[in-house]
Amino acid sequence: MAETASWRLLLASIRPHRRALLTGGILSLVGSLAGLSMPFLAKVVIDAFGEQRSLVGPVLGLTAAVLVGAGVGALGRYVLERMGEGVVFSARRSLVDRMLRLRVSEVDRLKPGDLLSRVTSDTTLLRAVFTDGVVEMVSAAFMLVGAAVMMALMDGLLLLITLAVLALVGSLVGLVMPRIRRASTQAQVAVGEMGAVLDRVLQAFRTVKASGAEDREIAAVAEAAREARDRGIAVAWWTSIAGISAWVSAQLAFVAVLGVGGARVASGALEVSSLIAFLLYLFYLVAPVGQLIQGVTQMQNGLAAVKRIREIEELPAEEAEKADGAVGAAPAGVSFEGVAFRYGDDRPVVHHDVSFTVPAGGMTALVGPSGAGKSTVFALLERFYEQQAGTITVDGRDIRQWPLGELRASLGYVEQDAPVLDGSLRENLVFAAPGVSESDIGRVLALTRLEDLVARLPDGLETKVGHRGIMLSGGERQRVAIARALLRRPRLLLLDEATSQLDAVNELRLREVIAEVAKETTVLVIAHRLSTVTSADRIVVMEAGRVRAVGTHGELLDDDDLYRELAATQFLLRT
Ligand SMILES: Nc1ncnc2c1ncn2[C@@H]1O[C@H](COP(=O)(O)OP(=O)(O)OP(=O)(O)O)[C@@H](O)[C@H]1O
Repeated sequence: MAETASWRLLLASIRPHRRALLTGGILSLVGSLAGLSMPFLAKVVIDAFGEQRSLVGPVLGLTAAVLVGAGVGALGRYVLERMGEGVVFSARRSLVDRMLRLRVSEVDRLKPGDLLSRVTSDTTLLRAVFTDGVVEMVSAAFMLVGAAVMMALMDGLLLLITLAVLALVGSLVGLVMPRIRRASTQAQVAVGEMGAVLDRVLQAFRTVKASGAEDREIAAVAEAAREARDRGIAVAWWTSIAGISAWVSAQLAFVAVLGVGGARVASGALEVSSLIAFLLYLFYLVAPVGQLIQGVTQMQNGLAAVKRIREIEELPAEEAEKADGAVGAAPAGVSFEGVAFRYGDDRPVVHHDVSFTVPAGGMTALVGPSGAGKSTVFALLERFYEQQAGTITVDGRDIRQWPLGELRASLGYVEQDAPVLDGSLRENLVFAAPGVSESDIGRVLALTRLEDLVARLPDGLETKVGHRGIMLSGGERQRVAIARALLRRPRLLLLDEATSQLDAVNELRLREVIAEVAKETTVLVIAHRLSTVTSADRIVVMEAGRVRAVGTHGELLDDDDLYRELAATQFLLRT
């Protein structure tokens, strides 16, 4: 069943290239046909020699067959290789397209390094399916049939002997192929695993070094590499078994044909030139049989790759609903009404019953102990996950009724670790809104107090910030992330404050930034700082997946025990 689906996918990927496949296939066939005529032309040369006729015509014919065969064959090969590149290109594009549209909940379960290897390495195997696979197999099969017809014309009995030997090779190869496919899949899985371990190391390079874990991580990568090697060796082993059995069979057939054919020549039933031509055809068969085996092996590799590509293509993706431009600009309010949520059926409940309302405009702080479910509120608002019960509205409208693109365009989202992407500062700023004007950038830079930074950087906005913004400080990264979100002109800014303490200057700047942004739009901030909670218009206190209290800093200090405790410890209350 799964195999049929893999085949279907494989065939679907050639459909757009069928003309190239046909052209390349026909050229290759013509090339093979020219090759096929050679033993026959050799026979004509020998006969002409024996009958002392002029050799010019037959030799010219033979030369022409060699040249045409080589030229047309090479052209066919080029057309097919080109097509193979085209297949790999489309597979990569569609895989990347699918990957970026996958639901967050699906990507949570995958390893980035493994995903990477599916795009880069598995797709490469598809090329060989068409160049060394399908076409070689078709042309080899054609040559086999052609050679068999020519042999039948020479001598039926000898052909029967040859066919019996070929049937033997066929069944041996049939036994070996599933093993090749299995080993090939395992080799690709191991390469994926290698990518996953490497990715883990590179994501936490400093921690790996600081933990003195280099040797263990090297061993883990080496283990996956060893697995890939072992599986690769298994593929090579089974391929050579198939190859050697073809070769031995050809020798057996040769001996048998020579013996029987010799006797038939002696008895006068067969001409010597026919026996020579027959033997040439027999040797001629070795190449297509080898090609056939090579082709079937490549198909096995390709099917294994298609299976891994299909695993990604079958994962649920988000509906591709783009914002249609008219997103609106007015600050939007938010409400949670009896929301219940867990990250997976086998996961503990994160939100038991979350209800709160945030009016449009101003700043609302979400506070609560670690693990209370605050960041999950943001993830649900962005529709990275879907709640199991209850209703969430933005601007009075159920978020499930919003086109996804429009919803996300209305929200500005700043993650806790404020990722800054590799590239220039400008690229980072305009990431969410590529078309913004210079004056908008200038305004947001002033608002987020980033003008000093830009003035200090050697190339200003064009300065490269390095992988994950390594050239910037934690506070700068966070303000860059806020600026990026603001340039999208969100109707609601979701800001997950960094838990690590910023220095006094950065903290002051952040407070000023939030206060100014809150004048323009609604700000919902997960607060870890006293300065943030005291300046909030209202505070929602969460505990263990429920909203426990709502009020201002003063009210909550008076009325809520947990808040008082949080204020005294988490916010480092200095009173
Ligand atoms: N992607 C995820 N998959 C599975 N479980 C998750 C995921 N993200 C969070 N959780 C779990 O959900 C619970 C709530 O997490 P959440 O991040 O919402 O808490 P929080 O209140 O924001 O905590 P903190 O202040 O420490 O960031 C935690 O127990 C966490 O382990």
